[in-house]
Amino acid sequence: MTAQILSGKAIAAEIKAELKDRVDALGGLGVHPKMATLQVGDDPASVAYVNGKHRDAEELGIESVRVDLPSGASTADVRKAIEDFNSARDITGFIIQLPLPVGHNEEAMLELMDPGKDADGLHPFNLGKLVLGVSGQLETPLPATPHGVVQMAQRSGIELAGKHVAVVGRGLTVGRPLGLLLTRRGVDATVVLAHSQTRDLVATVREADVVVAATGRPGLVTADMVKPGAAVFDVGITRGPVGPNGKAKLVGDVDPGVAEVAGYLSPVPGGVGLMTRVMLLHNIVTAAERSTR
Ligand SMILES: Nc1nc(=O)c2c([nH]1)NC[C@@H]1CN(c3ccc(C(=O)N[C@@H](CCC(=O)O)C(=O)O)cc3)C=[N+]21
Repeated sequence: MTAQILSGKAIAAEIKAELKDRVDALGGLGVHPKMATLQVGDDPASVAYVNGKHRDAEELGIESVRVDLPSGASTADVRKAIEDFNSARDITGFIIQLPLPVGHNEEAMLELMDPGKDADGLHPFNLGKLVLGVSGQLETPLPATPHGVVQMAQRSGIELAGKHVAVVGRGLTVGRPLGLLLTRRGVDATVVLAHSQTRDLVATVREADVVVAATGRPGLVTADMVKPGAAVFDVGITRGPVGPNGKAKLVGDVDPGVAEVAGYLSPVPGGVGLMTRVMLLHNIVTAAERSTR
């Protein structure tokens, strides 16, 4: 058996088309959503992702601005940039690209954001709403990567309700919020949130109908850990050494051998990363729509 490869590109394109219609409708009301990004330092991976976010925004006719601070920027500089975004009337939503260089308190910086402009869904208020919101429509932005994984599954016809999902990784941006999202009413998955201290990771993951790997450890999930036919979402993205073409190879958390066992597999690149970007734009468009009500 060889896994069906899930195309992040195709699914993101489908969502972009829907968002484009919503942006056009907003334009008819004289509302023009605008995205902003804050990046501190010049980590090449961050530069590549932030560039991608601006390209996507442009494609949808969403204006965007970027503030890039040098790696030596002080906490006061970062705070000032966030406060400027908060008070700018024309900015609908923004992201603080993570990780911030060492020395900055990420949690404190995320907390400075206006939660209504949080395009990543990572402000403690919005995470709190996710904890509280077991059912019904959430009026707050969802964390972009977890939302992207759920959309990718749903739009690929991968059933989640009643299924056993193993989320490997307990990080703030993916694992922890994904566990909450997957167990909401309407999604209805049963979740095991595994991590580096999980005793028998092989047996734990092998029970799962759906596996989400979000550890940043290349090749951590191997074929022997995957139940035949399971759907495997690879959220890991690690840059390998720069190759002869001058580009770094991107590697996921999932070993290529998994393709021989899994029923579905999201690739790296071309998988969840593209979903993250589009769900961030979803949060911006939704915030702009909210401002019209
Ligand atoms: N505040 C914040 N929000 C984030 O959403 C956030 C973050 N910080 N820090 C880092 C991670 C990582 N992340 C990715 C986004 C796009 C791709 C992506 O577009 N990947 C392409 C390839 C891009 C490339 O070539 O580098 C793909 O997988 O096909 C990957 C990873 C967002 N993150």
